[in-house]
Amino acid sequence: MGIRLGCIADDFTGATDLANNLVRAGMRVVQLIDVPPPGAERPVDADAVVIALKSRTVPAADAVDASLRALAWLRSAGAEQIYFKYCSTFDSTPAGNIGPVTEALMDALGTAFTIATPAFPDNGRTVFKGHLFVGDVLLSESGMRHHPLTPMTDSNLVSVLGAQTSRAVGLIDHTVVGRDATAVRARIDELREQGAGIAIVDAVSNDDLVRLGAAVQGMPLVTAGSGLAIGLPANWGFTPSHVAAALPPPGGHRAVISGSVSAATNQQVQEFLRTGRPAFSVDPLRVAAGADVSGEALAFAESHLADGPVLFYSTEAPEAVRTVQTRLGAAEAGELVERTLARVAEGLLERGVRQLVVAGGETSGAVVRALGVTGLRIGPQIDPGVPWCAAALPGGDTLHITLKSGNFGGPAFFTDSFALLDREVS
Ligand SMILES: Nc1ncnc2c1ncn2[C@@H]1O[C@H](COP(=O)(O)OP(=O)(O)OP(=O)(O)O)[C@@H](O)[C@H]1O
Ligand SMILES: O=C(O)[C@@H](O)C(=O)CO
Repeated sequence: MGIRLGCIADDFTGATDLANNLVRAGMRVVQLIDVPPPGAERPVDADAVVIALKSRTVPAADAVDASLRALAWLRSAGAEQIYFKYCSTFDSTPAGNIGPVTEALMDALGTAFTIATPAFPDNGRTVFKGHLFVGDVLLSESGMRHHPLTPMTDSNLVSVLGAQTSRAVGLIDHTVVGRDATAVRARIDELREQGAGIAIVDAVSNDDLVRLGAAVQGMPLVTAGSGLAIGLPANWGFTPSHVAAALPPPGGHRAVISGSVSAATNQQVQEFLRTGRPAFSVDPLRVAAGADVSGEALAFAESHLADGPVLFYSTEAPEAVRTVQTRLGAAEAGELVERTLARVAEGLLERGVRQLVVAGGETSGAVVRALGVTGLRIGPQIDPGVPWCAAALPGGDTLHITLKSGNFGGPAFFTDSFALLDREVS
């Protein structure tokens, strides 16, 4: 039998976030890193597949191209419904990529209507009257207004998405979603008659998402953050079960690699350092000056892995990051740090690490690609949006890995994650 749900995620940590919510609602999920090359073996033993792309901030034409290739793969694997996953803060520019990718998927699927909602109440993202809130503030008043690549200065998602697409964008508001699936379907019919092609949907609670999930049963394409995933598996009769999150038992040494510079990750690094555990700071300026920082990090690993987890981090407060970016250029600094951390990850694997926490979306992308990981089986949740995963390594061993979005996870994430693995998977 083919897969039920085929998902296209616009970044790597976002993909595991989505997969996590599907697993918690009872689906067995495999996440693929990039679109498999032609002829690659298809996963047969999963209810949903999430293809993780890095398409959030690339030029719109490239994002469309990658998403269409992912769609073709998922359809050939039997997917009955397609889910385009973007960020719960709707990260995009006026040129895209959420609008252009949505339109291209609609055209390819021959469908005239879809919905859009980044709501993820468990992580404080709610949509009310079409406006996105991050915690207690509007998106435009949150830290996202300063994002270097996708500054979000308008909280009205009807106008944000309207600027990215030629299709008319309507709204299904909370008075409708708060009722039942029948009311949502009636509103969809009304919007279609009025000529809308996409509807932003309000959701302020998980109950709203469950009702919305039921209403979009059979819709060829849905677009959302990860929140909608809690309401979809029931459409195929799946119910929450520990079996869906089962992973093989972990082994080997433990390490954390953090290249995220978000506020939440800074707090997690500080908390780890406070416990006095072994930690190695990766200084981009020393790397740029030619020092063998990855070699030093691996020497440090050799003397401390037995007392792990060991942390390797470039995470710094915003002022320190700005200083580095001014000296090296933001993109150059990012690439240099990602290359260094990816090399450290490779060396850690050679030295027996088999349980790895990675913090930061870009950092996660660099690390999983360097390790040759092509697929992840999704396991139990550590914190909302972040599950443990298992990857088959090229040599045949299993690596337990978690990819943490910068903004996710509690302060003690870097130690709590291993405690959870001991408790729930061993
Ligand atoms: N000390 C540093 N100075 C300059 N750049 C850094 C430093 N540390 C990390 N970086 C770069 O900053 C970027 C951080 O992006 P990444 O996506 O990994 O984390 P994030 O933006 O905090 O998290 P997310 O995208 O999941 O929200 C990476 O390109 C990383 O290499
Ligand atoms: O939706 C979110 O907030 C995350 O899954 C994500 O995409 C962060 O990059």
